[in-house]
Amino acid sequence: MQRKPLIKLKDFSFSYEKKQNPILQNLNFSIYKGESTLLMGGSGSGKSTLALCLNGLYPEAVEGFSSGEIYYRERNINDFESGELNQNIGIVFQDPESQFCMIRVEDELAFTLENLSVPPSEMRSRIEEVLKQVNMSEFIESKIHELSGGQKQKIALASVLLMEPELLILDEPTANLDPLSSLEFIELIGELQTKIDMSILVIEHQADDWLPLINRVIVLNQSGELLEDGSPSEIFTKETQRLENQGLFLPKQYTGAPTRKRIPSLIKNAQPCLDLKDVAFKRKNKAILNHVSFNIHEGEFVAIVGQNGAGKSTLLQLMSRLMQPNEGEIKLYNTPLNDWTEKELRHVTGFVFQNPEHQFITDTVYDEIVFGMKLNNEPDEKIESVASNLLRAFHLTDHKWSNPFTLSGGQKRRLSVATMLDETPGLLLFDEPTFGQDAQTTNELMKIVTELKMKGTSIVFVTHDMDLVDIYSDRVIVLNEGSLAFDGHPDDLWKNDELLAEARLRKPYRLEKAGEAVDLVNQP
Ligand SMILES: Nc1ncnc2c1ncn2[C@@H]1O[C@H](COP(=O)(O)OP(=O)(O)OP(=O)(O)O)[C@@H](O)[C@H]1O
Ligand SMILES: Nc1ncnc2c1ncn2[C@@H]1O[C@H](COP(=O)(O)OP(=O)(O)OP(=O)(O)O)[C@@H](O)[C@H]1O
Repeated sequence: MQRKPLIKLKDFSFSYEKKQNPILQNLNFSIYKGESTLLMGGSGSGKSTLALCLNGLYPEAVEGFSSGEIYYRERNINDFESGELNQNIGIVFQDPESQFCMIRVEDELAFTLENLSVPPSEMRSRIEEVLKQVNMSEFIESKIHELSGGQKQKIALASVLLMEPELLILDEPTANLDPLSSLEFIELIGELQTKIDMSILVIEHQADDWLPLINRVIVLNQSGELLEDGSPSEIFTKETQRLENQGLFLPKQYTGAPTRKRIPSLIKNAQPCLDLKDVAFKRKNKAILNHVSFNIHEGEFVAIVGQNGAGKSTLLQLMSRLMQPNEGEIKLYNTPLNDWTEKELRHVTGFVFQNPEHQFITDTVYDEIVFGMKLNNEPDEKIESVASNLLRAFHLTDHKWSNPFTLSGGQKRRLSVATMLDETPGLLLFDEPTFGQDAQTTNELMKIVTELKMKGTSIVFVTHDMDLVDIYSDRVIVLNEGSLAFDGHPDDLWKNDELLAEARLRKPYRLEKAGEAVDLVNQP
């Protein structure tokens, strides 16, 4: 007997504007019950757009244009009542903030249960159970906007888990999770699949941890066409060149660990650029940072790592003077941070926010990039040449006149980094700058960062990607529950199993898989 598909796409195309080339072109494929599909494609290839078309939110929500059909259980998705499809096809958006309707965690989850007609008497226990699953029990009363990035992502996941959908679409669901939470989440999805017979479609650039669950891989090319469709072993062994041409990450299981490119440190005789002494910060009487002290030298690349909610983003905001510590002092080039004029401070430092959207202030990509230069009355010629170089380097030239809010997740992230590089700053503070990037754009971004470091810029890099820490950082700082738990060379951190477990970190791939430390010679 022929299997009936859960989802079927027939000659499906989609564009955001009538005259535009389609973002998705002529897609024909089906998804069957029990399948766990990995959807891959370079940044901007249309993966998130496809996810939002599959659950019927698009084209209506963006007034886009589609042709061809999508069927859910042989019924055209246009024939579903609003909200009806959502209960069968759950989606966790790339940006969890766009998903919430309520202010408090409990109300948000109760809202989901209300839509599923769960009786009020059962709600509290269901909510407590799901929060336990995502390790967020203590935040049941919290306001969502007061959570850290990773904590928000866990609440978005909890909300969808409550729905127990037939197909769960996950758009880079672990991008903001700390390394152990990310693994635990994938395990949880695996358990849920056995329990409720749920199919999944995962969009993820770095797919290693998902491989045990995945039995099919679909790849889109840059024109939004279907490039590959097959089993992981077929796609990742036979089609590797085609994937690499699209700039994609191949799972490390197939390629081996990435090469270490640590650039020799230039910091031997350098000055401290930033100096933190006994910095403490509280919110509503809750200590978020406890007497943190360290310094950063000119030309040094320092990674800051730690579990969700450890205080990493808070620390960066204090370092960029977006917030003030309650105690302690921060000096930039030996001058207290508070003595710098706003103009000078923004001239010598750059800050890339965790959520790129919080950073955008103009209506076009171009204006966003030239904003700082115009403010500084730079000559037009310089503005034009710097802007066109940055647009090219960050693959945004085709989007020069796009509204920043309509970019793909990866494009938004690249724009937020590009806007900080119109000058060569003395200090760059990055909050997870590489999340959502494909292999090509990650490598290019890291090349730019490395070149800045070679020119003497100090780089502070908050990340959950232990391979990046291993490959690029001179030093790593571990924050654990607001305290500095480690400050030293990454190789010494990788030897400290106890601390890694306590701070919910993992070793880089080369050590996690090899099981033992290899002393690599630093490569120039
Ligand atoms: N506006 C706020 N009001 C109250 N508490 C907050 C606020 N913003 C953050 N917090 C709390 O401060 C703590 C540290 O948050 P922070 O965003 O610095 O963590 P993080 O280490 O960057 O986490 P992540 O890896 O999840 O991004 C968290 O427990 C968070 O809930
Ligand atoms: N609301 C919108 N209006 C106009 N264009 C859009 C809109 N949303 C996305 N786009 C464009 O559609 C293309 C595909 O975007 P999409 O977010 O689907 O890509 P993606 O493959 O998920 O990328 P990433 O890996 O960077 O998240 C991009 O070029 C993007 O600029």
